[in-house]
Amino acid sequence: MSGDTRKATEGLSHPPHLPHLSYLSGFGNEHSSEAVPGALPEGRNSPQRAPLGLYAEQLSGTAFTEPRAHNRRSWLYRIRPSAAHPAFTRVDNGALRTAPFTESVPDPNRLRWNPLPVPPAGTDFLAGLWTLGGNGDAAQRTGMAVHLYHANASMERVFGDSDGELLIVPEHGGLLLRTEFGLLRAEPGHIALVPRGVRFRVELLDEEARGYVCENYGAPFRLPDLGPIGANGLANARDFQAPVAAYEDVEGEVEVVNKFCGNLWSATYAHSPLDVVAWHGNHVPYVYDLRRFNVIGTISYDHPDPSIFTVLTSPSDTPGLAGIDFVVFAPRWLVGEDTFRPPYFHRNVMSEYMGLIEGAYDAKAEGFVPGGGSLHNMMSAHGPDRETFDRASAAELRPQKVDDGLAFMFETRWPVTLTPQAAGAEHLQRRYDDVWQGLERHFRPLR
Ligand SMILES: O=C(O)Cc1cc(O)ccc1O
Ligand SMILES: [Fe+2]
Repeated sequence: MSGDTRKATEGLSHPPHLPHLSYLSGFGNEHSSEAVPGALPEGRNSPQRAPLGLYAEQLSGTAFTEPRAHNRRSWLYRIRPSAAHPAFTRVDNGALRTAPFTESVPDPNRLRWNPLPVPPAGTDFLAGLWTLGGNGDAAQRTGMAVHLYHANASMERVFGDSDGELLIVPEHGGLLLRTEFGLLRAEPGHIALVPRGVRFRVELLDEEARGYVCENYGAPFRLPDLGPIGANGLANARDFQAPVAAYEDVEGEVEVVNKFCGNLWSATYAHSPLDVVAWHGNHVPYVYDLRRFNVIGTISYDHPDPSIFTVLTSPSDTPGLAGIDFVVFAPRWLVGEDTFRPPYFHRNVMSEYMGLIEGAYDAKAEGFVPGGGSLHNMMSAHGPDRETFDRASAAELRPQKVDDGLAFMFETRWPVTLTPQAAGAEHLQRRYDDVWQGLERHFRPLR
């Protein structure tokens, strides 16, 4: 970027001198924010002349006609309209891949990976994205991709994903997201969501950053219904934080990269596209601290299904059947009586990709490590490893706090097909099946 002519608007100084960021609280709200008083028009979205000489522009995340309860759009008041840009040309996709995933055969085996290898110096968040696999078809707006990232440089360029929204799950190193809507900070243990089409730049708050990304081609993530749980609980709406407006007034070359139907396209703008001075709407980026999750579980017996841990869900066209559920295994008490307390043995029609943000996971004694991940595809048999089974079957069932880890799951209705780079990865664990070896027969028929 040539010359730093950024305005000293809120929160724009560079890390590590990051000031406290202000946020707007709530999920799916009609938020509004202006970095300069008077920048938001009153009483209409598109006045003949928008205030302060700004351009008015609508960003639609759902079809104009979707039901009001699910409709997502925002109005942006910006220095230049997004339309003022030169042609995009194809650039290298790096290790980023997109559905449909057809290059390898869907694999029914239980699979587990160690963390990604260290990337070369100068790898930014976008270059650091490495696709594990996914399902559906980005151009059909169904399905998802699982990516991991490992970056060691802040982005200079700006990125926007036309193919879907990005649910970012940092595992190591904090991120500062400079978005069209303002600034968001996401540390390990937080999630950040960038809606489809929203431009942003990721800056590193630490030397390196590592984590996971669920790219959701389908319906935007929303909070799950609570049914008999009642009006509160799980992820509470007020804990989701959207940015306040903050803009860059940058004249000079800025590279903007767009992911469109699986390919990266680049254009050199003559200004920063993060030039939104004010906005209102509900198609907005946000962060959420997973430790705020209100964990609900059994206070009698049996291990409840992990749907009780759903943070966000992307519904499919069949009621109750999610395209993707994002599930978190947050610190909680286990008090179930006469209960095998860790996750049970199971085979699931849904496919489960799991990652670990910190510590350990209660179904696996070892081998499932922070930054690594596991895939248990549709109907593949899995559950506690032998060590966990033996321990939990013999444990004295006193109340026990599980607070030594933070794991999550992207659970999807369609099998996950791997990219060749994931299927053949050096960091794929070759002997994962062994964790279920030695589960002895204990059957003793009564005679
Ligand atoms: O396989 C896993 O570890 C995820 C999981 C957790 C749980 O508590 C119950 C079912 C399930 O698939
Ligand atoms: Fe499972």
